[in-house]
Amino acid sequence: MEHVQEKIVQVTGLRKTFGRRVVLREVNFEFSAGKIIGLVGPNGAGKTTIMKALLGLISTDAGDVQILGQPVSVNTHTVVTQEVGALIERPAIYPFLSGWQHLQVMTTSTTQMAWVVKALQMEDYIHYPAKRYSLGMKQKLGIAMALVDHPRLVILDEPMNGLDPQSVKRLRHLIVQLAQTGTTFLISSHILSELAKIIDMVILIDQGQVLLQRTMTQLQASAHHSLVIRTTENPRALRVLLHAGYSVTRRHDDLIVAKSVALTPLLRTILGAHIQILNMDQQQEDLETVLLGLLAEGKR
Ligand SMILES: Nc1ncnc2c1ncn2[C@@H]1O[C@H](COP(=O)(O)OP(=O)(O)OP(=O)(O)O)[C@@H](O)[C@H]1O
Repeated sequence: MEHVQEKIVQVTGLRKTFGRRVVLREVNFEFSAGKIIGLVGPNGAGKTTIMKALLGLISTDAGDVQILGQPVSVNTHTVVTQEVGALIERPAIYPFLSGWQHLQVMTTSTTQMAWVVKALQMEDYIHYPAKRYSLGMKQKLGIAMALVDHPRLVILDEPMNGLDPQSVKRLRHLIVQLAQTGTTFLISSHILSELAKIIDMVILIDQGQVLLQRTMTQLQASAHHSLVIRTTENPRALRVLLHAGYSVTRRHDDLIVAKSVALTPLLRTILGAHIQILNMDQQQEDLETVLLGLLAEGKR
């Protein structure tokens, strides 16, 4: 029997205006279960608004949201309460309740609570009243509330906000681990280097529209390669290469030659000027560079 991948999220023709301001134009995307999806785009692109619409937290002007084949709107969110965990913007935290009591609102399972507290390393303060929590501790509690009870879909808006590097690393591992056991994640983040380490797919939003939806494999295939060259005389090598028509920049002790160029003439140019090459390497554009390039292309 053919294995059909279950659509976990399906968004069709989503439109949202605030007064006369069009915030979502015609948003369409869908993805299947067990993946980590990055929702990225410039400030004000509409990412948070999309996440709120997915959760039935805001009314929309047109379009349709389905999670696991069930409709979601401000009036219909059974599937959200049963299958989705989320942290949007800042976590809603009651100062006089402890972290543990916040988790008790989300689940009746102490096993689940203990699991998430351990997974996010919150043991030391989980029984303190939340008013004593730092920004990062509150953020972790918000994430814990989204993850407890293992929902099938987890929506996280800027989850790395306020977390120390160790916590970021721990959260990254946890997300990957949970995704391997079938949890689907939709994560927005401006820290593209962090996101790139875990996501399977990118949905790029710009001005209330989906500019593109690509798998990381597709993005990597379209990434440009550059050559990183170190010579005994970088300033002169730079001049020689620029003069020969190459597109070169300097970065620290390296010269970066953009895109793929034929090696032999390049080497001949450098060696012909009696400059020695100390090191040479191929480098692939990172996610940030690729996405910024695509955004600029989209604007044209
Ligand atoms: N309640 C509201 N009333 C009016 N405008 C709003 C409201 N909520 C959001 N907007 C506007 O909608 C646009 C999209 O906002 P949204 O928060 O979805 O963007 P974002 O992509 O999440 O941005 P960021 O990366 O800065 O978090 C922004 O221009 C914002 O000013």
